[in-house]
Amino acid sequence: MTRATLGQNQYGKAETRVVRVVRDGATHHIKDLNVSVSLSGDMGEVHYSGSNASVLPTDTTKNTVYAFAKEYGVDSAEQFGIHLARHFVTSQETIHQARVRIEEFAWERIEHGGEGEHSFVRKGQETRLAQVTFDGVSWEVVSGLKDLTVLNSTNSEFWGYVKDEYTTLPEAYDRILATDVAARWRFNWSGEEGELPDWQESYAQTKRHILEAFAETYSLSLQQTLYAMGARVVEHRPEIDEIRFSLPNKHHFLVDLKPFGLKNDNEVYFAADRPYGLIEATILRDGAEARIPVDLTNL
Ligand SMILES: O=c1[nH]c(=O)c2[nH]c(=O)[nH]c2[nH]1
Repeated sequence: MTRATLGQNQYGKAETRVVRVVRDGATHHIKDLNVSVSLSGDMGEVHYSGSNASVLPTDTTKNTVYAFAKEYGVDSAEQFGIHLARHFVTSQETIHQARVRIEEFAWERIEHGGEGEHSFVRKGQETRLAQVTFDGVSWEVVSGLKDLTVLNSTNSEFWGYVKDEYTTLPEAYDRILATDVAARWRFNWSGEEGELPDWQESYAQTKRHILEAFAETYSLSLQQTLYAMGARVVEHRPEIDEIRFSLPNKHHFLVDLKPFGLKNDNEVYFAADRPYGLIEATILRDGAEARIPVDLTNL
């Protein structure tokens, strides 16, 4: 009887999303990685007979990523990858090769006038948006942005909420708050050429107010932060009457490192991509009419 032969094979956990926070007093540093581990070695039997005797579980490789983030920190993706690859090959007889691929997401600090250095914006441009409507008589100009990703590594809490028989969420007194800001704002421009807003300056300042309000608000909920961002825009930009936000709550869960004898002092987080909370609201200048559609994807 001919037997089919197993060729090249590898296995591991792909895309472990780990955020490592280093707290140097009020100054925080973050590293944000997507780590994929691929192991190969004596893996004939698991494929041929189903014996798992040579298999280090992929779940373990994920845990190792989190534990090493705590123990060794993340100086660079390369150094972190070296620690991991060496560990798998030297600690397990059945594993002869480890390949660790890492994507690193780059962040920069949000410059602002408030206290603390724990507010970050993802590097790279957000997408700027504009919609102009004219019916021969009146004008409507709505501007906006999407994919402005921001993170506060402290000054965010969430507690005191309604609890029913399905509520399991633990109250949080120091959590990460992160979101991809999508916003649209409506100008009150009447159409008079002499009263044209400076569109470039208006966009730059509105974005600045959104970032500063995010950084400077001590948050008890993403809803409160949303309101603070919108109120700040309406209060500082007289040309804007209305602003609507759609904010995904990009959850960062503290990893339980106790099984590995390690304490997680708000340092190592699992960055979940879905499901996510979705917080949406319009903030209006007093007396202004709401005209931006509820569903921003329709704009
Ligand atoms: O800022 C938050 N607002 C919520 O409404 C909510 N709900 C939840 O589970 N976590 C959070 N966080």
